[in-house]
Amino acid sequence: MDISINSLTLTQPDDWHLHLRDGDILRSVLRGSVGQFGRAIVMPNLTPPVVKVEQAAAYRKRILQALNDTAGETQEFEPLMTLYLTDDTPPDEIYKAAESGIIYGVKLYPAGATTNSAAGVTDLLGRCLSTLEAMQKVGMPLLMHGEVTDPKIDIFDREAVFIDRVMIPLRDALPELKVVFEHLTTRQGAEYVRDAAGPIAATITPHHLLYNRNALFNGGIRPHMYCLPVLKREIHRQALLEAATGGSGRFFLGTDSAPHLRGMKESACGCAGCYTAPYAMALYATAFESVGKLDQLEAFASLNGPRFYGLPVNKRKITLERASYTIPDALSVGDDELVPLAAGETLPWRFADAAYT
Ligand SMILES: NC(=O)N[C@@H](CC(=O)O)C(=O)O
Ligand SMILES: [Zn+2]
Ligand SMILES: [Zn+2]
Repeated sequence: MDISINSLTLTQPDDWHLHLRDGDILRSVLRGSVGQFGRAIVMPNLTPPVVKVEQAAAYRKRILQALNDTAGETQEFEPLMTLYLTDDTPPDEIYKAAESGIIYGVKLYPAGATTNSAAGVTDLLGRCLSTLEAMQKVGMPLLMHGEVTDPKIDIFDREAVFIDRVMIPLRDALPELKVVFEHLTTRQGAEYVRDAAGPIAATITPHHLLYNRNALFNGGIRPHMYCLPVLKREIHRQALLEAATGGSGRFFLGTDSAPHLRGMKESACGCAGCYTAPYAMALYATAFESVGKLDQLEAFASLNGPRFYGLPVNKRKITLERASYTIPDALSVGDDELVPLAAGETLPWRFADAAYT
């Protein structure tokens, strides 16, 4: 990594948690990731969800077609596909996934926990044990949306309670299963991942590094700051920053970029998800610099993820420039709009690349 006052050059990063969606919106949002990121773990929570290897293969083709149509051949980008775990995913689908060469993880959405999770899992060990055993056997990572869905549990406590109710029993039963605690948001989560035995890692989003829950109510209700797991108190943001910048190989970049059209966010019942991908590296650099840890950015963004997934590090480099840059108020998508995270805010860093506008 090469850090100077005016620029920052690092191994091209990967995004280990990305929602690309499908259809027209896929074409628009893909451009925000390509160039910046070499690869991305593509989330399977489409409607209908990607539950079978054939569906993942077809979705991958649509992504590659969109890439070809929009970015052209010059931009290389590899979508790493995932399957959506259900109560009825058979172990055979895991063996198929392992043989496919295109599936890199299986995603747990506790039923009802988040966007498009209705088909998710109702009882992980009760319903999925043989499938999880197959995953452990073939080394297929389980990517977990780590929140309980019990309505009696306060929404700000759902991640911490998930550790005791789901994560620990799961990992006691299957100690060799590779697990990614996705979009970590709490001090309890950071400490658990840091200290636990066995193969575990976590992704951290730019928004959970930069904002606490006050941002949701800053002068009025702010739907574009709403995602799940919801932003937490400042002590949790501090703990996440410490985890991301502290040199542990267990924490790596996952934007959880989750675009929803403006009208779906600015609504009486707005969707959860922050659109972060197009400005992700500038956002992460801003967060790392805020604690004087820019020198840790490359490990977090470009090295730790490939090591956990057993993949090579990217060969290309990217450069961020120190140039104050104001994130646009909105980005057009056909006749509609997406409002990016931090719209209207000025960042001290910019990733200037052809596919990035
Ligand atoms: N993070 C979110 O708030 N939303 C994601 C789903 C998810 O990652 O939980 C989405 O698909 O919109
Ligand atoms: Zn999630
Ligand atoms: Zn997500």
